[in-house]
Amino acid sequence: MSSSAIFSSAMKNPNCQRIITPPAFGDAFDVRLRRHITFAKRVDKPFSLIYSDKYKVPNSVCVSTPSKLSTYRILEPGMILLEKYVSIKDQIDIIYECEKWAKSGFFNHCDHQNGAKCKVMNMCFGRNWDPNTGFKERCRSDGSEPPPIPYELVTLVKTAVQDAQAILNELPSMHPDICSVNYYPANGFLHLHQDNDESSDSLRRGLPVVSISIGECATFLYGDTRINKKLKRIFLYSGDVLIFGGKSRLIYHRVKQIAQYTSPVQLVTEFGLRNDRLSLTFRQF
Ligand SMILES: O=C(O)CCC(=O)C(=O)O
Ligand SMILES: [Fe+2]
Repeated sequence: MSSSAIFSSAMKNPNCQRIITPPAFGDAFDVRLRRHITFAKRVDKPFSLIYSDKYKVPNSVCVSTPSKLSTYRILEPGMILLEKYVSIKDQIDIIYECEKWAKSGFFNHCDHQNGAKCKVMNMCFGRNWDPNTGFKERCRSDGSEPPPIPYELVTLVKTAVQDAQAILNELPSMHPDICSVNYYPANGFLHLHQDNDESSDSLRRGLPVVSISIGECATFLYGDTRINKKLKRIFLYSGDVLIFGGKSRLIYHRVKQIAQYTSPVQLVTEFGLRNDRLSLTFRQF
């Protein structure tokens, strides 16, 4: 099933709550302060992923044109890149979803994440992340819950894993219950780290990490070593889905840099996405 079909079918499903409405601005600001007081060093004002002069709400959020699984690259055992897997329409839906939370102040400036230095803004669906406790269902300081992962994104991720399993049969299935959204400015980066804050059971079973890239192209380095010059390099373009599980579940990886002016023209000129990058990383706790 293509990712586009997922959004279309989600629209037809009356039980599907695609749009999760962030609280009104005043409430969100309070919630944000309480929620993230132990999370980030700095708490920032609401911001926008989109140039406001170009921004317009899409007429129909859930409708998208069909796309097909075009090309893929097997990178390592259990690690695969599905190139341009997510259609432009679906990327716009995802930006639109994240934009609502950004505007409601749910993103935080981080300079440390998963034990790695970084220059990104971050928010989580499904579980909160705290540097002291890792992923928790509720915020340590006030017990508040993060927003749930939108239904269509869960479906998109599970379908991407199924498509990957048809190519890499050693890849386990997974049901995402964490989605970490990173917003990288033009000079953003994420230093070398492993994704190892999930449960020991999830790590032991090698349940895959799935990341969706949107916007500017990222230079992504990875390998089974911390030695920088031994790392391999790939470029993650808008719409690409990177999956690493099984034997590659604990690979070291980093986002070295963002290449400017590489976003699809439809996202920038028609939708007004800033010249920055968004990544959504899904895991099963
Ligand atoms: O932005 C990316 O592509 C990777 C993000 C990542 O590694 C993480 O959030 O742990
Ligand atoms: Fe990571």
